[in-house]
Amino acid sequence: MELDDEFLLEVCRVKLSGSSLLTLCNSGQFQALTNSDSTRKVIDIAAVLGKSLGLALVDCSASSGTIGVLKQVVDLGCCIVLANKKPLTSTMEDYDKLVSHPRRIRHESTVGAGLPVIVSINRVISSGDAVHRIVGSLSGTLGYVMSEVEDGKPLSQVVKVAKSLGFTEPDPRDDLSGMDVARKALILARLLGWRINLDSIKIESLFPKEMGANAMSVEDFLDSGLLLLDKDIQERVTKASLNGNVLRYVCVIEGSRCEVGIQELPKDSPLGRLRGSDNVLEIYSRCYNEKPLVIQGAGAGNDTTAAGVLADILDVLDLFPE
Ligand SMILES: NC(=O)C1=CN([C@@H]2O[C@H](COP(=O)(O)OP(=O)(O)OC[C@H]3O[C@@H](n4cnc5c(N)ncnc54)[C@H](OP(=O)(O)O)[C@@H]3O)[C@@H](O)[C@H]2O)C=CC1
Ligand SMILES: N[C@@H](CC=O)C(=O)O
Repeated sequence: MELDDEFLLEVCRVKLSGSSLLTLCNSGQFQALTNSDSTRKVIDIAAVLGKSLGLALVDCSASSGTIGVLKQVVDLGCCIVLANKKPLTSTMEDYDKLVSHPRRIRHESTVGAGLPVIVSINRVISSGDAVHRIVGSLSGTLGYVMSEVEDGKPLSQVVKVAKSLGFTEPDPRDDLSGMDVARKALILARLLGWRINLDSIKIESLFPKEMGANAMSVEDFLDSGLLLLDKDIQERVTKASLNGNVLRYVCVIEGSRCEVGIQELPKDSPLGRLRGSDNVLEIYSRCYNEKPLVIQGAGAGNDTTAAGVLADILDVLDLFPE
């Protein structure tokens, strides 16, 4: 099917209403394929057009279920563009396969949404300048949540707003558990050549296991679970503020240390000054030592993420003759 303006507007309308894209099938114009049918069709098309036309498979889901098809199309010579972090944070074996043709994969939106994080680190590394430390605030959701809670708003309220603004993962617990930031940390660490998995990362969660996905639905978590967290986080914010500090959810990659969690930081530090869904990333290398390379800006949201994905698609198109 051709992605004409009318179809794209319909997609936007469905997404804005918060409905599933599957509702497009109700009109009879569109068809939902089962996983195995859609995989077969994608593979068939990739086998015919992959190498010759520069087919790019774009994964904007939040699913691990796409890893198999992504690996197969890579073998068929296709390009892949990912906003989805899960394929790159699976096993080392999956990762090695997906990045086996570095010029044919782009995943700028997996870290910092539309910010030029991956491309900048790749440029530094490919010039022979080894990166030895990365520190940053890499979650639009947690950045927004921390600065709103600092302003006195309850966590239970601001998480819902973050979801409505398109900052959170489909299940906001992926953000609040620190898992989404850990995935970004893993993507960056692997980019630096670290051969580690998610379980090597120290992760601080903002909620207990009893509120996890196995224990309650997203709706119950948003409606009742979150209310139980309001007091604790407000107390931590107040305690930090008495020391002239603020709380930020920070990612540190350095030496053999890769960890993500809440830190109490001076209000006027680069991370302390962050507001809303902005991300900031400090990259330290031989050339950027005393003064790190700093990347800062909107780190979540539909527009900036979509812009990052579009720029990636246009970038891989350059590999193929017009
Ligand atoms: N939002 C943001 O700011 C950012 C998001 N990302 C990443 O982008 C991805 C999407 O996030 P976001 O757009 O916010 O989430 P959404 O839930 O809004 O979108 C995900 C879409 O993927 C569809 N989908 C899920 N599984 C499949 C599948 N197997 N085949 C086809 N479609 C599928 C869903 O369909 P349905 O409508 O039926 O549920 C849904 O429309 C995530 O991986 C996220 O981490 C990255 C950077 C920033
Ligand atoms: N849920 C993520 C979206 C981008 O990856 C975030 O809040 O940063």
